[in-house]
Amino acid sequence: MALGASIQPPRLILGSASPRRKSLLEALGLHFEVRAAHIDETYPPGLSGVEIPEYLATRKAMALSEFHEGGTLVLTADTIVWHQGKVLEKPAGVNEARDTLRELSGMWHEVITSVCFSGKGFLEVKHARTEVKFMDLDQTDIETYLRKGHPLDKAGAYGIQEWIGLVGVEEIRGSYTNVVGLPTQVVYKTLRDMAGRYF
Ligand SMILES: Cc1cn([C@H]2C[C@H](O)[C@@H](COP(=O)(O)OP(=O)(O)OP(=O)(O)O)O2)c(=O)[nH]c1=O
Repeated sequence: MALGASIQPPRLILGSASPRRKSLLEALGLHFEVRAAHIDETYPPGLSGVEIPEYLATRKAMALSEFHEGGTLVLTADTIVWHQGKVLEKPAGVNEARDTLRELSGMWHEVITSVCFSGKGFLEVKHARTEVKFMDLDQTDIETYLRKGHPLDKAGAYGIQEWIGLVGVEEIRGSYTNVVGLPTQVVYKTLRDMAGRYF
């Protein structure tokens, strides 16, 4: 049996423009189409922690509701970096990325990804949390990453899969793929549970 065959929906749509999510879903052995979900990524001020990526992943699913028909499963996701009771967003520019990396230096923070599985008559949202500890980053470390890395399209202004992750991340507790943007363990288990129920 082909890798991924036991959890393969008849039609799977990845509602994401993230190349990391695409390659992780491919690594699971799944066949899918990509349709980016365009939403403005704002959320009500009262939301906190996991409620934020849950809300945004669900909004991304609703933006693709035209695909909610029999035999089709739409997968959308949202990742946030949560530190000391607030979200560290995708930075608006290099200065904000620098501030974020200074804030994360030497500290533990949490990465939360919510994944929304939706289709005709169903919508389920799951999440994974990973704790990440950064070493003390000095000015040279931060400036090197800002110049050579890709901090701007990433929650928390870093990619664990890049140089900064190789040198700066001392310890992680939880799923690595969750930090990259798609908790593959959650995707696998949820599709395994849904197979036969929804597709
Ligand atoms: C913390 C961290 C985040 N990220 C990425 C994962 C997500 O792609 C991004 C967070 O932004 P998201 O809004 O979750 O996703 P996105 O805008 O890239 O894609 P889409 O909304 O179309 O699905 O940050 C990494 O690649 N590595 C990391 O270490």
